[in-house]
Amino acid sequence: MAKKRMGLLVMAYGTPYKEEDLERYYTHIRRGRKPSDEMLQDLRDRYDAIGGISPLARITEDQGTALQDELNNIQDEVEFKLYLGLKHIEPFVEDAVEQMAEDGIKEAVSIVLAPHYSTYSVKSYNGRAKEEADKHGIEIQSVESWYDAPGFIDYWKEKINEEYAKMSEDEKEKACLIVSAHSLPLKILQGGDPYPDQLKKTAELISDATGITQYEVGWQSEGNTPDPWIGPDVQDLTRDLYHEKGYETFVYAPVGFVSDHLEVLYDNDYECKVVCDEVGAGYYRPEMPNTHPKFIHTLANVVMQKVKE
Ligand SMILES: CC1=C(CCC(=O)O)c2cc3nc(cc4[nH]c(cc5[nH]c(cc1n2)c(C)c5CCC(=O)O)c(CCC(=O)O)c4C)C(CCC(=O)O)=C3C
Ligand SMILES: [Fe+2]
Repeated sequence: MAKKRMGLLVMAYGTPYKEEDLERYYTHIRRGRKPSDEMLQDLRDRYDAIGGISPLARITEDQGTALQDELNNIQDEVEFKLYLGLKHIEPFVEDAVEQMAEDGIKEAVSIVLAPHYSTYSVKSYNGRAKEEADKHGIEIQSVESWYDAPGFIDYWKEKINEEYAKMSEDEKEKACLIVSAHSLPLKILQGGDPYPDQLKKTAELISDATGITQYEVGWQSEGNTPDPWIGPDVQDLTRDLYHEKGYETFVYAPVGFVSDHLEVLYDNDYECKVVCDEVGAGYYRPEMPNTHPKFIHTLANVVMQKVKE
């Protein structure tokens, strides 16, 4: 029997490919408003601090390819073909869907490489995909979230345990696990956005799986805008926990992200580390999922569940 052909639309944030892309990328993030020279320089400095450009472009591609291959390995009814669609740089989500149409794809499944659903993030990726798919008569089923997928929790359990295994008993006793995601403007909460509850749930599941009871939920990487953002920010939280609860070791699990990129390599590994150094606390940060087989296998299961619905 011939296999059914399906498009696999993998969506992610996107990153500049080279330095010259920085301004148009930042302008796109700001919905068409050019950043000031000072804002642009500040962003350039952060990319420079992690080596010039982000490894994210390569990692996103590798994740997409690995997911396509895993999906084609674990079942033989459907032949999945990968289309990468990015939020803020080409190939944009719309480009990917248009390419599917050109290739004669009629049915597709989509997943965003971010675990938690928010009206500000996943909803906008899925909305853009659907709008373009409708123009071409493509039927698209979209995964909305996978923050509680057992394999995802198990991945973090394994990596967090690896960090705790490096500590002395004394260090472990005074350690706090900080589970975080990207902050969003506080106003999203007025519409009952599920994002904060989903992060809290991921943290609870990780706590249950690891048996780590000393943990806190935090928010990171808030944007450079005048609005208030969801808190507590991970840096402030670190200082408060050190002074008020006496923790002396911090383990950062940025579970709202899935790759080594600016938000982790700079906001955690540099900014949070600065605070830890300042107060004299230990800094640990488990490895990000990237293309870890357990992680890719989990995403494949999530996609298959959606296809079977
Ligand atoms: C929810 C969310 C995720 C997670 C979900 C998802 O993945 O979708 C995410 C991920 C990412 N965000 C990224 C990069 C940036 N995000 C920015 C700014 C912003 N992000 C926001 C939200 C999110 N962002 C928001 C509300 C703004 C403010 C916009 C404004 O100004 O109104 C800015 C501008 C400068 C600054 O504010 O720092 C940059 C450079 C990179 C790529 C890193 C790399 O290149 O390695 C990644 C994975
Ligand atoms: Fe962002």
